[in-house]
Amino acid sequence: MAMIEFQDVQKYYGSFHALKDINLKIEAGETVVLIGPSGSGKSTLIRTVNGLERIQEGKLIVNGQDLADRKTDMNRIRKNVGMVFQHFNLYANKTILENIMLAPRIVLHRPEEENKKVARQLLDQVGLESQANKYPAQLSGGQQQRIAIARSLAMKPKCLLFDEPTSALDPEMIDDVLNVMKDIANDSDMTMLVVTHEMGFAREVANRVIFMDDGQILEDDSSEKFFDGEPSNERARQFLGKIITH
Ligand SMILES: Nc1ncnc2c1ncn2[C@@H]1O[C@H](COP(=O)(O)OP(=O)(O)OP(=O)(O)O)[C@@H](O)[C@H]1O
Repeated sequence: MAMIEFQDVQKYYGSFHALKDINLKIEAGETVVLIGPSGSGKSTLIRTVNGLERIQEGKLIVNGQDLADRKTDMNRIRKNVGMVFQHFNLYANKTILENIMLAPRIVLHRPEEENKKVARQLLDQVGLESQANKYPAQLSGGQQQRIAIARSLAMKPKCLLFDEPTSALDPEMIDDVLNVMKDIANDSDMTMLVVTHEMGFAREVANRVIFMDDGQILEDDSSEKFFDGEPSNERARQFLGKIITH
């Protein structure tokens, strides 16, 4: 069974039709990059996958559960589907180690020693083991984002959503974050859905590239076809042309 499956999904904000006839299947372990112009619905789509936004029509199956069904347990979905935001969203008054340990302690009741061990391993994985006792404000944006990724990983999710994770960062910090994401994509069986403007990452790491415009999916290709061949859709070709010449 697919990890994520949209079937004829419609999403409205009031009378505004934000997601139109979305049909999309993402298999476990895939890394999928979502691109498109501002306002095309990328954030909306990704936020429906962990229930931050609700859909009005169609079916959305995530890890075997239908999110359109009001009876679906959203806490179970969020245990299995982590999210990394543009603005990190770390707890400012907690240390880095505490930021990582908090959700596993409260939600998973992970024993304290094991929780600490997992958190330290994750800090090591993102290259920030020496920062454990600092507070978020003492770290750079790129470091904070790597902590946010470690915090998501601590819940051992099956799927990770990234909503423009490098857009708020200074250019010199972007690669450190992308490298952490690349390692997760290559070294684990994580399913990843990533909204990003980083075309180098999409080309190198994604299995598939999806182009959205005006609330619709207009192109869904392997990254080889998208970048080395040519997207079939005219607007996708134009978008790619613009983004690559910039
Ligand atoms: N809470 C909301 N209420 C009403 N309209 C919304 C809401 N959130 C988003 N929209 C509208 O839905 C459309 C899609 O927004 P969304 O943020 O999903 O686009 P996006 O492709 O992620 O854009 P960006 O790249 O600028 O983040 C936009 O027209 C936006 O104004």
